[in-house]
Amino acid sequence: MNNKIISSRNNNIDRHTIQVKDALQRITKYISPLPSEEVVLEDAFGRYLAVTVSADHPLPHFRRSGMDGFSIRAEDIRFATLDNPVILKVVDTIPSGSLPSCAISRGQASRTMTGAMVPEGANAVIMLEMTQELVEHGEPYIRITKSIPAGTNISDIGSELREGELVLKSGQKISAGEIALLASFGYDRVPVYRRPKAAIIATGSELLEIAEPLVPGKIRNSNLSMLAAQVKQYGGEPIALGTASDDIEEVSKLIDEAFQQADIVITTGGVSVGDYDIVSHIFSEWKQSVLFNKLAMRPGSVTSAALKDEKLILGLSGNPGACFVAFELLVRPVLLGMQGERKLFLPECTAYLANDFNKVNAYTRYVRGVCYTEGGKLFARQVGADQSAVVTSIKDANCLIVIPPGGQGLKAGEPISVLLLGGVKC
Ligand SMILES: Nc1nc2c(c(=O)[nH]1)N[C@H]1C(S)=C(S)[C@@H](COP(=O)(O)OP(=O)(O)OC[C@H]3O[C@@H](n4cnc5c(N)ncnc54)[C@H](O)[C@@H]3O)O[C@H]1N2
Ligand code: MOO
Ligand SMILES: [Mg+2]
Repeated sequence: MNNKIISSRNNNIDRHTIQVKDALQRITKYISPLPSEEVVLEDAFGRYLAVTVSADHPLPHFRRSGMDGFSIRAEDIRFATLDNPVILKVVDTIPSGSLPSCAISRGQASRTMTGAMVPEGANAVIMLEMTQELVEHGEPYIRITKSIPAGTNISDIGSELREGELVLKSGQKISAGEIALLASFGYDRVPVYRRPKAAIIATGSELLEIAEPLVPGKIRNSNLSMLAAQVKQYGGEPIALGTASDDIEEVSKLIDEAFQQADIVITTGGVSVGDYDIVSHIFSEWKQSVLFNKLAMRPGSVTSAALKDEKLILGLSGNPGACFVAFELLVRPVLLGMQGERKLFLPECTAYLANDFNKVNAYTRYVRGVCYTEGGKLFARQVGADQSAVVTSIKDANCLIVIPPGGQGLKAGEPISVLLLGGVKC
């Protein structure tokens, strides 16, 4: 291993601090959806639709009964009461999936099952339970003692969607509801955006492989697997290129390999000012293509980004907390944008602080927190220790509490902005 001391060069690197929103603006300029591919409907779950779907037929496409009952003409039973029952002749039975064999006319009813086509002439379906069945001279009749308005229990043609109406927009994430619509409109195969391939490189001479026994001074590489999980969570395909020691040549070679295989490259570690923080050094060599190398945020202030061969590379901190947070804020939007998603940023809402924040910072803090409801209000409290190096609190966080810079700190009960993690919605 060749750990050259590069401190003088690293300390000389010109770092210009920018705000997170500016960093996002710089990054998002370079995000565009990847080409699409076709998958079978079952595999479309969690993917992003690559076409806009319009209704090529009305939904429903025939007048459907919403109940097991009798198709009738509402005007025939308009004056039906207990004292003045109306008798209708049953002229047909219509199971769902079958067609009515005749229209109905005045004084007639057709036995119609849920989902079956309502015959011509009928304008309402009265539930079985609201009728009494009779047989007179071998012929079936029903007795009705209550009126129902026209339209009752009938789903009209196009009542959900008219022909030509928008069903789903391109870029829509496909969940159960979208699957149901795609199936309804005959999509057994679905065009979806290709999953972004994200190469991940962990740097650090102190890193052990997960299966290796602990030795003094070394730690297991947890960021590589954590980042791979985050990539998967947002629809990407992780390519874990492994662990490199703090060696410029070794890491540069891995980065080149990463660009050949992936749509985006993520590194972790070595982006600060330390003697062996060689990723900062590698970024500094790229000069113009560097989008930023310092952010006004904690954790993750050292996060860097560059554009190489029209692909983005993000250099995340080695500290697990900082690495996790910077991914959620800066890498997640890239992965989503590459899949055609329009809402790139973490959903934001307002919650009441559940604990004081006395530690004021010059940078915006993104504190790992838990959002919960109590008495119909949304609260957010810090989870565990929030330092960049802390790994244990990541698993408990379902939000990032945004603490603005400066001021006198914040008191419990104050409204505060929170960014929701892991698909939490409010
Ligand atoms: N003099 C200064 N020192 C530091 C500054 C600073 O501004 N001036 N910034 C601090 C901040 S803030 C952060 S964050 C870290 C960033 O460090 P690096 O991105 O250079 O990361 P490393 O030095 O490689 O590692 C930091 C820390 O994280 C552990 N680590 C690294 N990789 C992994 C991994 N794959 N899995 C688990 N843990 C990992 C590593 O052992 C270190 O403990 O710099 C501060 N220093
Ligand atoms: O830059 Mo560090 O990530 O604030 O802790
Ligand atoms: Mg370092």
